[in-house]
Amino acid sequence: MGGWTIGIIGGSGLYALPGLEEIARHDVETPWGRPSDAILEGRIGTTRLLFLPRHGAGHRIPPSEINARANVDALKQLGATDLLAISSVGSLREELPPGRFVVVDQFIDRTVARPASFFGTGLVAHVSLADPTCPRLSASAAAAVEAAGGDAATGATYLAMEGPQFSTRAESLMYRQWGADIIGMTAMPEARLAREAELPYALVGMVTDYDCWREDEAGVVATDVVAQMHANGATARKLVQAFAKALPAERTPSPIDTVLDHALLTVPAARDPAMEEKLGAILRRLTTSPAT
Ligand SMILES: CSC[C@H]1O[C@H](OP(=O)(O)O)[C@H](O)[C@@H]1O
Ligand SMILES: Nc1ncnc2[nH]cnc12
Repeated sequence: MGGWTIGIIGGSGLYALPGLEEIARHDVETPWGRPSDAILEGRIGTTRLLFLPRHGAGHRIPPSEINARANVDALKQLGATDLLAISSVGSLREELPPGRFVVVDQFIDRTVARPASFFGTGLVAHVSLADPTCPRLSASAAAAVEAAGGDAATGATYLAMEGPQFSTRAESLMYRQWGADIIGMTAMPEARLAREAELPYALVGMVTDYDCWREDEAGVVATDVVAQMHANGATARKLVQAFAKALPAERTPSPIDTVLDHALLTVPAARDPAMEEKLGAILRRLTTSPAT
């Protein structure tokens, strides 16, 4: 058993973590390219944190161009044990008004233009995504929202859309019929890649708007979303503090830590060495013999 290193992936409105006692700033190169920004390493209590704003400082990178493989790989390289992602989301439910915090447990993925796996020809893997988020981390995240003075809904389904335009009314109504509760543009393929990287993943959505399914209401206006984002931001920063402080000093293993044990299909003799090298950080647990 060791300690926790929590990778915090900050979304729209969360580009820095004031209050984080900064230890280092890492400019990481990965075989998939560069992550969205430098990763800040800090500590809250006994918890080591790695903070990465997924749109880059100043919100430079649109959803479809976020290099999620580089982001997850870089956090893995720096020793992340778990990922807590934070996102601004639209609401598809009357009972989830702007200002509400929502802990996600399922996804419907409608993204179409993003590399969604670390694996490929030369090394094939199929991980389970039946339960794409980590229950332990999600429960801690919900408790942290409450500790930060927010109101957390749990068990939500997040519809990931390609964007960058917001949905049409017909799409928004259809997503409601599908059972989605909130909508955003960034959690996929991030959550898929976290699972492939054996990183337990939790996502807290901060509701900024009602999308466009309500009759007699105007569509989503990005600048209105930004105003609500700022209103949510203070609670988001407090929730990160509360989350980190509440973790026990020791991290007991999660079943997600070892999902690749049952997922790699390509037999060792048929593996492409170049692919194995590219997957260095992702496969490190399997290729490093335990210390004697
Ligand atoms: C500013 S509204 C649209 C933008 O906000 C969300 O991003 P994130 O999940 O990183 O907070 C949404 O997915 C869009 O990218
Ligand atoms: N209505 C919406 N649709 C997609 N992404 C969002 N992010 C915040 N609000 C959103």
